[in-house]
Amino acid sequence: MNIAILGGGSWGTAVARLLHNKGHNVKFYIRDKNVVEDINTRGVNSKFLPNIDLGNLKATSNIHDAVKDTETIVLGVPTNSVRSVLNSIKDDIEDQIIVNLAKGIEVDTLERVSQISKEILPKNAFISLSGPSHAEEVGKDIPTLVVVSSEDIQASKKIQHAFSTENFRVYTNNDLIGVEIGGALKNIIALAAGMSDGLGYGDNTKAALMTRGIYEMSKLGKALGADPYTFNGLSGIGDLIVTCTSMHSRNRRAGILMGEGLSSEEAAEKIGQVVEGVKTTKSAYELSKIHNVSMPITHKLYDVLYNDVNPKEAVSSLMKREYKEEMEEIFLDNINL
Ligand SMILES: NC(=O)C1=CN([C@@H]2O[C@H](COP(=O)(O)OP(=O)(O)OC[C@H]3O[C@@H](n4cnc5c(N)ncnc54)[C@H](O)[C@@H]3O)[C@@H](O)[C@H]2O)C=CC1
Ligand SMILES: O=C(CO)COP(=O)(O)O
Repeated sequence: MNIAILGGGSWGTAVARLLHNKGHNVKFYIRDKNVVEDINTRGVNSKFLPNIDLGNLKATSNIHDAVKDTETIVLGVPTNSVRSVLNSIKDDIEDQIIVNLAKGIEVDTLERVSQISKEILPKNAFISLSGPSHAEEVGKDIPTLVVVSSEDIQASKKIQHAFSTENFRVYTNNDLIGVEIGGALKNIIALAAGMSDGLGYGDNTKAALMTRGIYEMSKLGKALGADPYTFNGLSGIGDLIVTCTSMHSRNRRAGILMGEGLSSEEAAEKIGQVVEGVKTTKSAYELSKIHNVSMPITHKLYDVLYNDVNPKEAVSSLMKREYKEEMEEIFLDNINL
């Protein structure tokens, strides 16, 4: 298959390597010319995915050349760059399948990436690829499971077959909203879990954040039209576990730095890569208000990120909330098990 990958950060690079090694004809667009040169002359992306041999994979800084004569276009840029990237290639597009790797909700519009794609490229099939998949491990061919989701089931199956390898197993799931929301919202909880680690709290606290976090994620997902059961899967609890516990996670690491006293700007600067949870916290906060969904962890994290509330105070005020039943009846009544 002729496949364009747009975006040469850690995840775009790991997926480009995977597809290239599988034998696809990969055209790899990277905006930063130094990264292009690094890959083309030294076979490595030292800035974003160091110590991973990329073999004879080649990159280009010309986005129009990259998308020409392809059947599939993979978006490897952050959520809030997807719109400008799609607009820049709109006139080059034919009937390619769009596969999105980004996990977030656009902060200015509160849209999922599938909605952005539908606005700009209404005729192209859109796939979301999500699940527990740190680039650093996929780059080493460590066994990994992900899920692809689309309104176009045939397109999902095509991508499942095209992307699967003996170490990268791809499932399909027809709940596009659930898969996108799971991938986006787990970054919020990972930031909070990292903050808890940075504050010196323990495993109990993190398990609590993860458990109450997946509940919050499922509730907003359901309000947006997702099947709550999707949050039990790879793009829900699976991705939440890996992101809250792994030192590969940019969101968790940023949270640790904030728990240790850095501002979100200082933490993001130190990470040097996109920390999607920062903007997605704002998006989810707004969506929860529109849909009247109680999301206490998200709201407290929003206060830490945008209202200068101290992380320790945020945890303390979560602990002092009014006493409650574990599950809201309205959620249990409608869950589709
Ligand atoms: N890193 C990982 O292990 C995984 C990341 N993701 C998701 O993939 C997306 C990308 O993440 P990373 O690769 O980690 O980010 P990154 O920060 O390593 O790389 C982002 C890349 O996009 C480029 N970029 C940004 N705006 C651009 C634009 N307008 N035009 C062209 N290039 C642009 C940057 O220059 C950079 O090369 C995020 O949404 C993340 O949540 C999903 C699964 C795993
Ligand atoms: O989504 C990811 C792993 O599945 C990557 O998470 P981070 O962006 O926090 O590194």
